[in-house]
Amino acid sequence: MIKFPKEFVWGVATSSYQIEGAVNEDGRTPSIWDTFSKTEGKTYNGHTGDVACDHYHRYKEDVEIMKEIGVKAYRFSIAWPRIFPEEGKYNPKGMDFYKRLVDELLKRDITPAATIYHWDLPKWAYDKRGGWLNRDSVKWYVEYATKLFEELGDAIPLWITHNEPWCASILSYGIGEHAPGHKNYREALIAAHHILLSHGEAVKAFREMNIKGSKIGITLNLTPVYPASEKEEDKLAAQYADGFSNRWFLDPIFKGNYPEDMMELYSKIIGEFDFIKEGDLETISVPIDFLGVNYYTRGIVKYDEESMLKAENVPGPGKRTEMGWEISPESLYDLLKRLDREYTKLPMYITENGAAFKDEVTEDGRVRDDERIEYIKEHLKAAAKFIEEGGNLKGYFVWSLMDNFEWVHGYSKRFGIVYVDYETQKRILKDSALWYKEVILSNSIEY
Ligand SMILES: CO[C@H](O)c1c[n+]2c([nH]1)[C@H](O)[C@@H](O)[C@H](O)[C@H]2CO
Repeated sequence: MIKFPKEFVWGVATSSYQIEGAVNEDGRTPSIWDTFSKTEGKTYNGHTGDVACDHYHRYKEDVEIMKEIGVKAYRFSIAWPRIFPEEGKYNPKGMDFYKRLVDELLKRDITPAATIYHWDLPKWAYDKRGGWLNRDSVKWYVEYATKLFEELGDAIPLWITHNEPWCASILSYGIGEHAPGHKNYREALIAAHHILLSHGEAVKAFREMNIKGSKIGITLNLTPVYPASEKEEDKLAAQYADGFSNRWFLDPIFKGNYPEDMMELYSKIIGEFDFIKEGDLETISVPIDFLGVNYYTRGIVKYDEESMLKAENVPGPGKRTEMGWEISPESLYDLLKRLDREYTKLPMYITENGAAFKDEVTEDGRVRDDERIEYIKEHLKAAAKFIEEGGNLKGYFVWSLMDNFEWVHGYSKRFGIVYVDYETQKRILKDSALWYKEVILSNSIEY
């Protein structure tokens, strides 16, 4: 049995576009994901977040479910297009939804953890010269974040400026898999820079407002990368893949500079870094209160002369989830140790960890998701080992509370510990929810 620290935060996580639905309600206007998901061929079977889990209307039921499971904290995201449906036009009705949600959480002693941006950029922002490509996006974002701090500030103890800047920039403007679906690496780095800059400016605004009892941080998706062999060229491939996935975001935030090796590599591809202005890195690296870590899997690479990063993925030997991601709990331990050693002694939260498996409701109405229980248990063991060695890990949020819109995969991939029947919107606690309830109650895991 492994006991967790007394105040360890047991949470669950979701995001606005993935669960809320009600995309035209109370003044909300389209986000880039509304338009992207409605674009032919972009999502599985043309799935969209139009209805999703209908959480906008069912939030009381969903908070009740969280109470039943016993979660101590709930990480959700706020939909920017509900708060500012048009540039400069605040929509109190949109804010009221989040006030109602936070009230329900606080009534049940569930700590709200709010992500300010989880990819649903308002379409009006994108229509103004490409959203995050426009340096004005920093100003638009700070106006949005400041209004949230004014209206919800001290009711939310944990504020997360951004969810996964890597996905919101590289995956979205460079690789093209996510909205807005651009495939231009220079654009990806410009978007990444403006997202990081908006993070720093929002932290500065948060500090000036002196919001009692609340903390602010950022959530990064981090993927430990291992060389396929001890060959020097494979180690170089791993260095570049690590820079691509991790250091390009960790270094500016915690070291106040972009990594030299990646600047050199990228300069051959994108030319001048003329979008980086005097003082930007000082802003990006303003001190934060915690780091959110989203961990799912690791990468293994071998040298590939032809590829931009000189790296080619090599499949790992471990079992895989429905997403095809190798299950590697020990890599979570390696990641946390590295962050502690090379980047920060600040409190960390695992703000997302979870897995998609083939879930089905059996005759008796149960969902026997033993693989998900195993996945979460093994990653909690890795987390516990880090804590035992003095690691400053303060909490763990399962991705996800409930099955939801899994971006390009639509509703075909289920990550929830609560099953959602999308025909009826019925929620069913999977065995993993019942197991997680026991973990929280005992503040420990049996193995
Ligand atoms: C490599 O996985 C990424 O870090 C990642 C995985 N996930 C995420 N980021 C996003 O934050 C969530 O919105 C996804 O639903 C979730 C599951 O795919």
